[in-house]
Amino acid sequence: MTPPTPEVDHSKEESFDTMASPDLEMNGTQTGYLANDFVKSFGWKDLQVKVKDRKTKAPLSILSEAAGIVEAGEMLAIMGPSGSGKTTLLNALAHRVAAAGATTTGNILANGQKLSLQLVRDLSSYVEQEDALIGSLTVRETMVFAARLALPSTVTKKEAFQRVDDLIKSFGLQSQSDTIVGTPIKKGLSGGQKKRLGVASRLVTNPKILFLDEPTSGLDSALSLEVCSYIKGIGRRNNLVIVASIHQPSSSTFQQFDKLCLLSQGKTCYFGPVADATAYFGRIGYAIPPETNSAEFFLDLINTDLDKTGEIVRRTEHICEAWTNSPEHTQLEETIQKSVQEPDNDLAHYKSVKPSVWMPPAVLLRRSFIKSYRDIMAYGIRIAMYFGLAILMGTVFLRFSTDQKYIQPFINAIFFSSAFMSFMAVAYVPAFLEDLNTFRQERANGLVGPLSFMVSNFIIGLPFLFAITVLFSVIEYFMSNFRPSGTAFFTWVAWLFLDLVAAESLVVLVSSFFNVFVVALAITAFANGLWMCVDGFLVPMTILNVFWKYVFHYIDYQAYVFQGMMVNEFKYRTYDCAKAGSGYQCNYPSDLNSVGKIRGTDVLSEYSISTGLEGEWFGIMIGIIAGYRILAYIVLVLRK
Ligand SMILES: Nc1ncnc2c1ncn2[C@@H]1O[C@H](COP(=O)(O)OP(=O)(O)OP(=O)(O)O)[C@@H](O)[C@H]1O
Repeated sequence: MTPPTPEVDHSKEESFDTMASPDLEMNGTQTGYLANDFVKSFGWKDLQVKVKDRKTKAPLSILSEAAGIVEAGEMLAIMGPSGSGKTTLLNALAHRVAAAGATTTGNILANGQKLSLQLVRDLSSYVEQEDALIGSLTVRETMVFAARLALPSTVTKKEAFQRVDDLIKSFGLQSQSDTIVGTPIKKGLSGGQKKRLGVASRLVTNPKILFLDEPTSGLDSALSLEVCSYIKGIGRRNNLVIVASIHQPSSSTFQQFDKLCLLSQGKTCYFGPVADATAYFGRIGYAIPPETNSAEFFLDLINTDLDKTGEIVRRTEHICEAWTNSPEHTQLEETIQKSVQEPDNDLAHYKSVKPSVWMPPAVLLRRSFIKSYRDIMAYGIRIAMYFGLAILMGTVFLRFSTDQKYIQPFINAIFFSSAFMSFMAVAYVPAFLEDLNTFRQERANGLVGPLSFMVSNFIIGLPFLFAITVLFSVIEYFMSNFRPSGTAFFTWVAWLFLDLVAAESLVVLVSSFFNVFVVALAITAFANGLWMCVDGFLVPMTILNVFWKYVFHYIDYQAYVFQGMMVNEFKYRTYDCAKAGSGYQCNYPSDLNSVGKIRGTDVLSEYSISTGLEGEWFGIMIGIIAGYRILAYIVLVLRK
């Protein structure tokens, strides 16, 4: 048995100056603070993942009796044909949901001791296949934000910046330090550089164990090799445990790995050193022909998707059985057992220091702010669109007067301003989904919670929505000659601002629920179409079908904006009837008809719009906005 380990406070290890040592250099860069001296081994045994079969609904094992061990400083490749269970195993090891609706059983061990979910989060980082980088941030900003999100306040700003710069250098990104990651409109990093940045940004949190889901996906063989060798270099030098799933690596990429876990249909075909795999397969009757890529050879042996005659299925069964009965398997089990019987550093002694609770919302706010002014997809396109719309409307609804023939066009302009402005909020869907993806991954790594995300998203949107409102109103309001008064103008601005905030909150709610771009877009557009139909303009409230009236009209934010703007325009104004001989021809009945006038309030009566309720409507709008945001928050809380 190893002697009991003295209590280690890892918060103290954070000091860059004390940990840096020349033998931990890479590219002339010191990464000593990354050094892992706590996790000696990471293992698992009897790991099983079961799901309810999609078709038959019967229990189905998609990973069975998996066992393995990776020592500190080693890099493991989980390899297998498509659908063999690589992601399932990786997720199970990282204590994530292994597959939708799956139940995971078995033991996951660090230093021979069972790992809790919290400890896995504290000790590891997970780099997903799809990167969660924010396109409009530079490499350095991405790293700085990752550091600020994760590092405790015991790490000074200077130390955090030092770490960031060292990691940028270690991953060969120093000449791209001020380059943006890249947006659909503006090109930034290459695929390989993005992958390296994704890994570097997860390493800033000092993980002892690093999980990577297909780090080479989408890269050609040269870039795959480059990415893997960077990861391997940093893992070796810092004694990290690295577990990566990998799909069809080239020969040279495959050789970067120390160990191989070969899976087929959720069963283990081999687990052990990459260097021993060729000899092992030769011994069980599958000798590799000379000059063959061994990874490709192993995959072809067990790729049951290619089976036409049943031969590959039989061969795979034989390979799995041979593995279960092999001395290598027995030895693996003994090694795992030994780690359990002779545990290293006691996990109970690991103390992680968290950043303050204010840090995540502050970081998200700052990050979203940069994104919102730099990424034209977020607000730039919408600003341009609303500007164009204001010019369009101002010139179509041009220089109206108080002549009665302009009453209906005034009403149309009010409806169109509120309804169309809300409708165009769908342009926010892609930017929000990008943020949501980043949030999902940061949350899974234990960095950000739904409240921080929701609050920062809400706050950051307000100044931009206000700017859009003012820009639109300054052009449209005065070109169309709405009621000429300062109070009337600012009341109009207030209604339109609330309208845009509500429309954006609807986008946030729908996209949080349906986070697939086309679906979120379609549902938001549908919902806004529905609100448009029942807001009281297309069909006056007196004749609107009771179902639509009582189920939807009263929760329709556009209805309150329409009514508010109508009251703002018509409450204090009178309009002129047309002259007809010696009398007048008036389109709206009013007590002023005899003097050739129409009271604006009589126009409101035609639409069953009351005056004096503006304060109430204002309150309801705030309630609807709060409702959308709270529901979106609940959706995120429930959707772990
Ligand atoms: N509910 C289910 N019913 C039936 N099969 C399921 C269910 N859930 C998952 N599976 C299967 O489990 C297998 C493991 O999936 P996993 O994503 O882990 O494979 P993978 O090796 O990572 O694949 P890829 O390389 O294509 O990403 C797949 O074949 C998948 O179809």
